[in-house]
Amino acid sequence: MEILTPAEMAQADRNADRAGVATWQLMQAAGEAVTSEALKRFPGAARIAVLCGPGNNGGDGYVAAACLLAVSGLPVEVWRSGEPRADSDAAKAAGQWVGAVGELEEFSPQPDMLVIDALYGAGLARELEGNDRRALERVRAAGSQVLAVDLPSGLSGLSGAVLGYALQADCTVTFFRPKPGHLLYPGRSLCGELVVADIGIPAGVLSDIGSRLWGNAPELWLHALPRPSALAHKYQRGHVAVLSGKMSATGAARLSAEAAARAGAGAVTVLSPPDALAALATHLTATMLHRFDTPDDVLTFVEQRKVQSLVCGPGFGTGEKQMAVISALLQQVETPLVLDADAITLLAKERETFLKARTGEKPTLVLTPHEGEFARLFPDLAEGETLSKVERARTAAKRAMAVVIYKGADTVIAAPDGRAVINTNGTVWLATAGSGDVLAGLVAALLAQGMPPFEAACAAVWVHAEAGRREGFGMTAEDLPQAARKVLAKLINR
Ligand SMILES: NC(=O)C1=CN([C@@H]2O[C@H](COP(=O)(O)OP(=O)(O)OC[C@H]3O[C@@H](n4cnc5c(N)ncnc54)[C@H](O)[C@@H]3O)[C@@H](O)[C@H]2O)[C@@H](O)CC1
Ligand SMILES: [K+]
Repeated sequence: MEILTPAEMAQADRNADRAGVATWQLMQAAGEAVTSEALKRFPGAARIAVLCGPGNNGGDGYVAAACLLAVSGLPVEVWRSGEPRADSDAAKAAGQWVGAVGELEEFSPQPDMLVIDALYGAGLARELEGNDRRALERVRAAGSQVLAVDLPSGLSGLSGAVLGYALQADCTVTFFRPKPGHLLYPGRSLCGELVVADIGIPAGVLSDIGSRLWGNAPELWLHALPRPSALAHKYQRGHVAVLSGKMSATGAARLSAEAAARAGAGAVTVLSPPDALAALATHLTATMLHRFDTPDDVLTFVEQRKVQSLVCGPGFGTGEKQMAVISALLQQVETPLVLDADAITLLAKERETFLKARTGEKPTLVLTPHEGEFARLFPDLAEGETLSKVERARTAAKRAMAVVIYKGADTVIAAPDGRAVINTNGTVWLATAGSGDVLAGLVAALLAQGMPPFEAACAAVWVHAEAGRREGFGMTAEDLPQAARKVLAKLINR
């Protein structure tokens, strides 16, 4: 599903108006959607308080208050912060509320109350403070249940950051399409359960908005998922090479290799420095093993053995020898490359040179940084508090001419052409040692089988998360490749 920034949502609103769906009509539908979710989700509420701001978010609140009074049979109170602008839709909605309107500073929330937070939504323009903030703090202290209209007030719809203060909502009802702030942390957790209500905006309004952001789902990349032909031999099904680090750190490369094999690569080779050969040989069965001493050995192997993708970084090491290998790969190899972990740390040491070289058409590169690695490679982007995670990932992707998988509980995948995806099926069980190594292997397997890099990255992240969900409590990274295989098998048979 498309994700719209607040500015794009405003455009959708204007387009709907042009298509004959008036904003007043949308406000009615929004208020009704809030009403029906309130009734459905909070049957135990003894009374309802609606907090209305001065803009259209408040307008939705006035409409909901009127509907709830008509149908809930419960006492409904309205408390306002500021008066709607004369002649606005919000003023019209306020005019239709027949009950009393209290000033927000006098509002006294109760534990048995459902509070409908309609202070600010997409129009939040500055930090929430003063009476607004104090009222919300009282709600939190009272322990009332909270339904947020569009967004918990104070939450940035663009970035998911809190401007000043925001309540933890039990449920958030937004309209038409989700916004980045609903899916990026901390916004994602503050929204509680997210409901995306259809308020009658026709999907056709999206055509000239050109949103380039989506929630990750198989519909985006299923068509590109590799399905091997019956006649393919193992090398046609993709040969993945994974570079191992020294003897004491071979586990990471093995996890990547195992994941690549389970994700359908026809052949997988671990390239090993001399001292790690023995350790690897005792552990590998179906995976092949090949020794390398110098960067040239790696280049020769890639060329002669028709390697179709490479993983470098997991457990690789961050010394000069390793730097020489990465430089050779970036400068002399056309094969799609997945750089993770130590490889990203190495790139960061030479970030100026690396980024300078990454201009124009370049061979496929996928970078998989977590928060710390991202900050090392793109320190200026990581510091910018005004940029959302999506904007940071997009800028990084453009600068590095790479698909960037910016990992975290809200992983964002971005391509140099501006396409971006927020992943939403992550699970806490994925936060385990070696999980990232598996992800790198999954990406490499899909690349080796010819899947385009952005789609491969999105698919790998989704499959990885789904595998983590499947395994759940007590899962280790060793369980992930097998679980990923099952997830992929199901997708391929769809
Ligand atoms: N775009 C659409 O298609 C629809 C929008 N609707 C509603 O309209 C909302 C957006 O309405 P608006 O653009 O009027 O914006 P809001 O109602 O979110 O807020 C705008 C008003 O709040 C003031 N304000 C902003 N931040 C403040 C702060 N921190 N402290 C004090 N005052 C602050 C502004 O000066 C302005 O008066 C959405 O969130 C949604 O609830 C719905 O009516 C349905 C359709
Ligand atoms: K709100």
